[in-house]
Amino acid sequence: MEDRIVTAHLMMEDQTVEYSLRPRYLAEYIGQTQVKENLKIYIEAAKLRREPLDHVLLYGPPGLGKTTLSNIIANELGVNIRTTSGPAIERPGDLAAILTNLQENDVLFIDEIHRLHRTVEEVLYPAMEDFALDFIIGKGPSARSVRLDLPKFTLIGATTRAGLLSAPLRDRFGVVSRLEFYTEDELAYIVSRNAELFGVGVVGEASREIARRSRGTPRIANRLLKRVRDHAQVNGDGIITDDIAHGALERIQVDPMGLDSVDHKMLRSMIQNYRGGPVGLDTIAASIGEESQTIEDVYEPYLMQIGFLQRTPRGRVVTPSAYRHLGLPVPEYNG
Ligand SMILES: Nc1ncnc2c1ncn2[C@@H]1O[C@H](COP(=O)(O)OP(=O)(O)OP(=O)(O)O)[C@@H](O)[C@H]1O
Repeated sequence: MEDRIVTAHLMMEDQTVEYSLRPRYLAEYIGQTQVKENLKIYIEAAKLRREPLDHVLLYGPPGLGKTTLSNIIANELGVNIRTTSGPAIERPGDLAAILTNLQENDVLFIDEIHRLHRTVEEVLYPAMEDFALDFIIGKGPSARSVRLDLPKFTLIGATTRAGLLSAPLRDRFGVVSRLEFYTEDELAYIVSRNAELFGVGVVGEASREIARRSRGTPRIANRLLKRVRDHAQVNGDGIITDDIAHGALERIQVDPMGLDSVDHKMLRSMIQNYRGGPVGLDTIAASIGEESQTIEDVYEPYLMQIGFLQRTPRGRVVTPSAYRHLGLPVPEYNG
């Protein structure tokens, strides 16, 4: 795979930096103010009552810090966190094994919870609602249902799109929070803090320049910071100056709005082949050789956030600002 900065997936290098960079307390977690304020109250209340926190669903595009926040929640509650993901739990028995091994009030974090198998999901319903597992013993007329009590726990589910969850599952979460893209100020702060943790100096406007090109996403900000740091060490004296940052970011081919080659290909293909839309998601995906889901989860949310793309009932439409950004004349019919 080509060296991509914008991707939905955690890459090896993300994992090696993760532990040192991950904030551990709510107070260190930048932005997402509303979500944080609410969680702070719910966490305190749960601790006062010595009960598990209500089940929490976190949703939003990849890399916005859902996993990070889940670890913080467990840490603030003073309990263990057990981490898994929807596709990793293959059979109901796998989930039962995880649930029976939890300790009272622990957090179970399920990433990509929308990808749980149906049969596994059904085990979760009584587990979330009554802290119990139901299973059937025997067959035919002698079959009977047996209930096994579980330790009380908090489920934290993370998903890129809450709409992909089945209604019965979604309804069982007491707290549903949407994570938003970060502002440039917030990302600049995260970049400065992480540069400090990396032991690399950032001067002038360099952290802001990195922030601006990080498409509202801390994970991307960290990736860019690492690439720029390499340039600073090889081409400079290890300090990230405005010039070093600018030069490095140009070479990485992330434009000043944070768009990469896939964003460009997608917008240009829509303009050249479909007169800027409306055009359906699958058609766009096929024309640029990407998966529809990657476009929907990773590329489209940011393009919509910055007003370059609109979703209409008839399909996606490129906006005049996107034409201007690409240096193309805005067609009259596009408004
Ligand atoms: N709100 C935040 N404040 C400070 N740093 C953050 C914040 N969110 C993320 N980070 C930083 O960004 C890094 C990358 O985030 P990471 O890739 O771990 O996101 P994530 O939690 O896996 O995202 P998601 O689960 O939403 O895909 C973290 O290790 C941390 O350094």
